[in-house]
Amino acid sequence: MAGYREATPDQAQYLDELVEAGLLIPSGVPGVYGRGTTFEDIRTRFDDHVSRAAAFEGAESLRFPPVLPRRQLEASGYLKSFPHLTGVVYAFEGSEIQAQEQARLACDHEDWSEHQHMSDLVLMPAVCYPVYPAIARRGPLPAGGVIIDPGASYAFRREPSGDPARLQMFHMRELVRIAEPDTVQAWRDGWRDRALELLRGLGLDARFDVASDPFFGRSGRMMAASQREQELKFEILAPIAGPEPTAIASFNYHQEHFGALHGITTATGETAHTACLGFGQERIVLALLKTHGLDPAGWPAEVRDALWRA
Ligand SMILES: Nc1ncnc2c1ncn2[C@@H]1O[C@H](COP(=O)(O)OP(=O)(O)OP(=O)(O)O)[C@@H](O)[C@H]1O
Ligand SMILES: [Zn+2]
Repeated sequence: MAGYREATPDQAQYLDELVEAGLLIPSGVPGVYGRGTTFEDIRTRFDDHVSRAAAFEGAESLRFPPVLPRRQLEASGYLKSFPHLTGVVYAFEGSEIQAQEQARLACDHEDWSEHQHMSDLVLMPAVCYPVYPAIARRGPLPAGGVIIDPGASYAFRREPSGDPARLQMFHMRELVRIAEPDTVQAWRDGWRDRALELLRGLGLDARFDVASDPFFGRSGRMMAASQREQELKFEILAPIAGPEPTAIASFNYHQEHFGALHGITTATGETAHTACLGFGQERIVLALLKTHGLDPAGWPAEVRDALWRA
């Protein structure tokens, strides 16, 4: 399979244990799993944890489906940076005879792609994307800008792997700040510290580091270097499986990229800056299970209290 990344032996073993315990349910496609009751309980409890913190700072809750208008992705430059991760929705547009031909080819597991046409939808690459046009539609921002809580939703990234922490479809829990540059940067730095505290409070051996996105190709390496140099992206890392700790949350400062793209202006008429943070929920659950054991009944009392308190 193109782009398939082999698991390390400990990642493969961890995946086996998770499946054996009913925490993950394999689909036959790497990076696509169902989740058992216990896994989902931990994930949603963690989500509540973040929702409480977001509500406390007055974030406005908005929700969007996990598909994006193709035109928005085209305009965003995503295909230049991440052509390898993009998932596009295709659909049948043809005659009855072509439908029969398509069905025959499909039944034989042969190539039926000639009958499929690109639709006006792509799969959601990151949960903050629909927030920017939604806020732009409202006109200039109120003084002080906005904090938006788009909740936890599915994101798709075409990166098949045998590592249970590298999924093709996973939940990203985002929060978005749109305002003047200073406000946005202070918010991102503040949340980086709060998130670290929150994750350490759950007993995770978490640390943060300057990071870069997995930009494609040679020009991508230059983009990644510049992103690091300007400290536009931070990640919180924690041990799951494999030789290195895994990124379980990210904090991105987009400067005026999304503000300029969608025409978002501040109360005083300048182009707004934006930042987002994204918790990788499945990775956080996997880190908790790895750290405290596969049965939450045996987890330390303070971790249970933090997650399962009313
Ligand atoms: N393939 C994957 N499988 C599981 N979790 C992932 C995967 N890719 C990313 N994540 C999780 O999602 C979090 C957010 O991802 P990322 O930083 O790429 O998105 P983002 O910064 O919100 O995107 P953008 O900058 O485009 O808004 C990561 O910290 C990680 O925990
Ligand atoms: Zn984002």
